[in-house]
Amino acid sequence: MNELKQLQGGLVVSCQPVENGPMDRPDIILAMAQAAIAGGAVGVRVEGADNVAAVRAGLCFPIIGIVKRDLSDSPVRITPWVQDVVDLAKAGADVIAYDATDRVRPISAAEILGTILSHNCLAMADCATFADASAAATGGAQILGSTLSGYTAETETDSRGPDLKLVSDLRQLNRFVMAEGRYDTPQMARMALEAGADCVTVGTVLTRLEVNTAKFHEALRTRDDENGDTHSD
Ligand SMILES: CC(=O)N[C@H](C=O)[C@@H](O)[C@H](O)[C@H](O)COP(=O)(O)O
Repeated sequence: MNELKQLQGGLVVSCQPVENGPMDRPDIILAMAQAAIAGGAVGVRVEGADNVAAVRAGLCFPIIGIVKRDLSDSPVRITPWVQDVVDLAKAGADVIAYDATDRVRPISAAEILGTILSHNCLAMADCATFADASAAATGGAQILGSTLSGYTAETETDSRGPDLKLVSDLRQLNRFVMAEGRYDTPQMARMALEAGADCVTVGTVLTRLEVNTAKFHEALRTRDDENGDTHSD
């Protein structure tokens, strides 16, 4: 597929600002996506059909679309409904990513995957484990991502480091491998390619200003605490 060729060996920037924050607007997300491409990214990951439509209107690079929902009866957040797939396809996503974990969910992963493929989009399985990826590959997913490693009960971790082991394991499945999740430095992104990834997706460290600012703020504040400074004025 042409999009896979475009993504090969490159960087995807996940343009998901902090939800309901000041940057969570379609025009700003388009600007983020354009800035990412200007910096050398080969594609973007975008949440929400309206945001995908806004980015599609201004960008001719591959878009990986998702919808995130907080469901009351399932931990699955990424593209849980068939209608989400339909909306993302209509909005112009080239690739649709979905939660491919084996957890309680309203619609089976197989049905979501089948709907993506029937809309002529590429399917990206957001996986937590090798078993998730193996099932997705059997079902026809073209892209296997390590996205959810560290975010399920089975794989929960305190480490902020990425799961390079899963990336190298995914190679065995002979599909396009997307390293995603906690690639916070250029060196780590490079290590993902060396571990066998075809492409790397980076989000928070590039597009969540509040999260990164808070880290600087915290470092300065704790220094004040260590020195006993109060700054009360
Ligand atoms: C677990 C989950 O819901 N991940 C989401 C998937 O779309 C995003 O919140 C992440 O930002 C994205 O995967 C990129 O990862 P990082 O922000 O670590 O570079």
